[in-house]
Amino acid sequence: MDAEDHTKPTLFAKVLRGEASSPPPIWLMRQAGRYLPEYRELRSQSKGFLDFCYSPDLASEATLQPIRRFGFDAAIIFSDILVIPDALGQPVRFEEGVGPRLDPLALDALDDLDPGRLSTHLAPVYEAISRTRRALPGDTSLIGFAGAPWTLATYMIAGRTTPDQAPTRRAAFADPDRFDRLITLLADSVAEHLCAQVDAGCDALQIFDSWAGTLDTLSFPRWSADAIVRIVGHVRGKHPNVPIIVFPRNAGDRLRDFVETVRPDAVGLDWSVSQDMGRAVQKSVCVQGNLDPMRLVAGGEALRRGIDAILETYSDGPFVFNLGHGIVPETPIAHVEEMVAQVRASSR
Ligand SMILES: Cc1c2[nH]c(c1CCC(=O)O)Cc1[nH]c(c(CCC(=O)O)c1C)Cc1[nH]c(c(CCC(=O)O)c1C)Cc1[nH]c(c(C)c1CCC(=O)O)C2
Repeated sequence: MDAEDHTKPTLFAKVLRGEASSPPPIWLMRQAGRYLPEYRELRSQSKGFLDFCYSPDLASEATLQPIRRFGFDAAIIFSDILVIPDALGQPVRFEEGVGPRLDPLALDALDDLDPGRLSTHLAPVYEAISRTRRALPGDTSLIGFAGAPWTLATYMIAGRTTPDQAPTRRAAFADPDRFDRLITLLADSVAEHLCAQVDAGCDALQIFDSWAGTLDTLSFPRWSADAIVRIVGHVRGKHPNVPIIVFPRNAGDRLRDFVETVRPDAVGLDWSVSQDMGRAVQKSVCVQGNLDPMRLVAGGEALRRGIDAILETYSDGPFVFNLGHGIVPETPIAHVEEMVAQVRASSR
């Protein structure tokens, strides 16, 4: 791929700023990953998953693989949200077939975390970004990302993925002052990491609050929305023109207030978001996503109908085609090709 002009806004950037486009731009959460044979081959060259993320050559190549295959409108840098705890001094391991493992953090050990290590520890991620930017076509955006403070805290406190984040909810309610300190430390670390990704060459950012839906009504504004407000404020202070997408998964009927409070450029819709809610938030921000990743696994009529319904609902306004959560490893590549063709053939 030849490097081209990176100065004109891409279709993706224009839509994130509020333009409608039909067909809409398309990319997929977790678009680099195990459903691609070329990813599995590349991944077998490194010892562990985080080593892979910290190898600029491998991370850059993994980022480019889905772009070559499908010509998506945006690439997302190959990395992980858990590089933040790893960089703060809480080491992260990925066990094959098990997922991430950390030694659980106690709230009275917050002083062990060291934000001073971020920029050195994460330098390979920034190097991967500059290499990728040089190799990408000029009309393809490069998305930088990070986990939201609440979602990062769930992994740091439980030390693993849990279904409902009970350990972290319990710890937060038991010691809200210390938990606030953790959230603030994470918000500032995430803001620093996002700004560094823009400095290295990213032209859009996404914040994943994958576990936002586990917070109750009282704690959702404080530990999801307000923490993200702090990040968005810092990032916009330094990079006012870089669009920010926020994905508060399973926020449910709190999505409207979330968007009012956070004022991102775009909001990610999980697959449970209703048409009424999605269209209501689309009046003030660009929306992205909503397709159930299992429709993409199933293919056929289930996929075609799911795509049509979403295009029908959102194509009149600013909309980015995407899934309602990450693509799963068992997804057939032929279904991704069919989806891209159907989306690109659509018009209002
Ligand atoms: C919660 C979360 C994580 N990581 C991420 C989230 C937020 C999005 C979401 O809710 O899914 C985000 C993420 N993880 C990865 C990316 C890379 C870029 C891309 O989207 O293509 C991104 C954006 C690579 C990855 N991150 C991981 C893989 C698979 C590991 C491998 O290849 O060995 C990839 C490609 C591992 C990972 N990383 C994480 C878990 C829980 C796991 C294990 C579960 C799994 O295997 O899917 C933490």
